[in-house]
Amino acid sequence: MKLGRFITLEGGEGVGKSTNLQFIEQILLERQIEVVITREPGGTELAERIRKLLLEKSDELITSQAELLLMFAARAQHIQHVILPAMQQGRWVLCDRFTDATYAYQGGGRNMDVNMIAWLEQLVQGSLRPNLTLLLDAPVEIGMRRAMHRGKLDRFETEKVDFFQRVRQAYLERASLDQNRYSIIDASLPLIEVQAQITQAIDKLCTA
Ligand SMILES: Nc1ncnc2c1ncn2[C@@H]1O[C@H](COP(=O)(O)OP(=O)(O)O)[C@@H](O)[C@H]1O
Ligand SMILES: Cc1cn([C@H]2C[C@H](O)[C@@H](COP(=O)(O)OP(=O)(O)O)O2)c(=O)[nH]c1=O
Repeated sequence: MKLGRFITLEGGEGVGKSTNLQFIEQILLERQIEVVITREPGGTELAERIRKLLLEKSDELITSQAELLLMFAARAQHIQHVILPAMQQGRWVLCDRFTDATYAYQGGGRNMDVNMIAWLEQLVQGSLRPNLTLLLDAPVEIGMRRAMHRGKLDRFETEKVDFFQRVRQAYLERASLDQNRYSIIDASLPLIEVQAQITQAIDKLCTA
């Protein structure tokens, strides 16, 4: 059985990840590709419980180290119980955020040591890396304005603009290192144009 492919969707707050998830599913289905849609942090029962711990606001300050380890704890469950089994059955996996978010939020946003993240990545993922990462990129102000309409803010969404500027920079730096894996999508454009760019990137992967 041919191994399924692994696509991740990344970007800051409000850039349109949720909006485009169903669209990508549709494109893949039209090309007769079976796809499993999932997200991080989350994707299994335990990982979703960890997600709740990470996103809810609490009186006890969550240290950056605890945050980083919880992200990878959830990821370990997700990879073993959802991502790898699906790929081994030949299905494609489309994941709303993955380890690039750790490099961007914990590495860029929280200024954590990138070597430490790389070490945990190796421990938890071995050689597993996405085949394609769609990075939806837009100026922070645009994303925040769009996200504001969603109502109650989670623990990350209450961070200051500086934090999100660092997140954006870290994403862009990573994407510039590997133009084969990353496709940077200009998410400030109207949805129809964003989706045309996404379709092009998916088609390239389908024919690769
Ligand atoms: N290209 C776009 N142009 C204008 N509005 C958009 C665009 N993409 C998404 N939106 C809107 O922005 C808001 C946030 O999008 P969402 O998909 O929830 O972002 P994310 O999941 O990345 O946080 C939603 O109201 C959505 O309809
Ligand atoms: C996967 C991952 C997410 N996160 C953060 C980014 C988001 O703020 C949050 C998950 O929320 P999510 O609902 O995916 O994001 P959005 O609000 O853009 O729809 O977790 C990290 O800090 N590190 C990670 O490794």
